[in-house]
Amino acid sequence: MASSEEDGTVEEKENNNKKRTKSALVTAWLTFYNIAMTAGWLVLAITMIRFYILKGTHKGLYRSIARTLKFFQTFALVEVGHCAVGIVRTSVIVTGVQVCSRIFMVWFVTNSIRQIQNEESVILFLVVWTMTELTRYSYYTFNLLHHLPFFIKWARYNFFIVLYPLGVVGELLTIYAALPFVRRSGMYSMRLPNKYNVSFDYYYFLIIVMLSYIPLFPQLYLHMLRQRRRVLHGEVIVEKDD
Ligand SMILES: CCCCCCCCCCCCC[C@@H](O)CC(=O)SCCNC(=O)CCNC(=O)[C@H](O)C(C)(C)COP(=O)(O)OP(=O)(O)OC[C@H]1O[C@@H](n2cnc3c(N)ncnc32)[C@H](O)[C@@H]1OP(=O)(O)O
Repeated sequence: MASSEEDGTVEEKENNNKKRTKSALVTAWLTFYNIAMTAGWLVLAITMIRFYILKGTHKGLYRSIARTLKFFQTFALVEVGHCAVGIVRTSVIVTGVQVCSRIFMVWFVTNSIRQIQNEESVILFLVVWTMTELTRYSYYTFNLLHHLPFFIKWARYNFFIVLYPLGVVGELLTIYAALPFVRRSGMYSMRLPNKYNVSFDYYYFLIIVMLSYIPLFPQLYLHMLRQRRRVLHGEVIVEKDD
């Protein structure tokens, strides 16, 4: 009896040690990830400001940041993994839609269609994304380090009220500006007849993407409003599982 109790205690201690090591590793990884992402978006912010001060125009700005933007925005896919393995308390679906729509905007719209890269709408969503991500990643970092300045917490859960709709306007206007070029060039499209017997029209696909903002964006926005009430006003929110 005594030996089985002892065994239980040893097992419990081992389990607790494993949990502590795992949680220390997770915290270390998340801290590293969030610092790296804050640094990345800070580099983007500084490059954009420098470009504008030196050139006095937004023309060519996208080209000057394209590589860094593609790298850091694509790297954000890791966040979907964080949710999937359960190391952050966030919905895989909400994060997946948010990250994938951004990656789509970067790679399959802005980067693929040179003619739209100097549109004002591109600058609009770039500035909005940068402000959002600087706030968001510094919030996570300071939170993990248990030294969260109130201003950062306030900014994380208030800026989005204005920035989210502005970002959506920038993205939608950019896709809209892309439509004539996509139609003329027939890019990413497959017309029949072809050896796969499949037809795909990227022009109509982009229109469907634009329309999909109507049901999806309100859900993301409402999610953030709920997070705001939970964090800033201490409300207990019961969210449905994925
Ligand atoms: C293939 C074709 C695709 C076509 C798709 C068409 C889509 C159409 C609709 C899409 C519209 C998107 C438009 C968008 O791109 C525009 C913009 O982004 S504009 C800029 C403004 N944007 C924002 O403000 C974004 C706000 N949204 C979000 O932040 C998110 O929805 C999300 C990134 C998912 C974060 O939400 P989350 O639920 O995670 O909220 P919290 O930040 O409160 O976090 C909850 C808890 O998890 C902890 N956490 C999360 N991540 C981390 C991390 N990296 N490190 C450490 N901890 C983390 C966080 O601390 C919270 O913990 P706790 O509950 O303990 O406080």
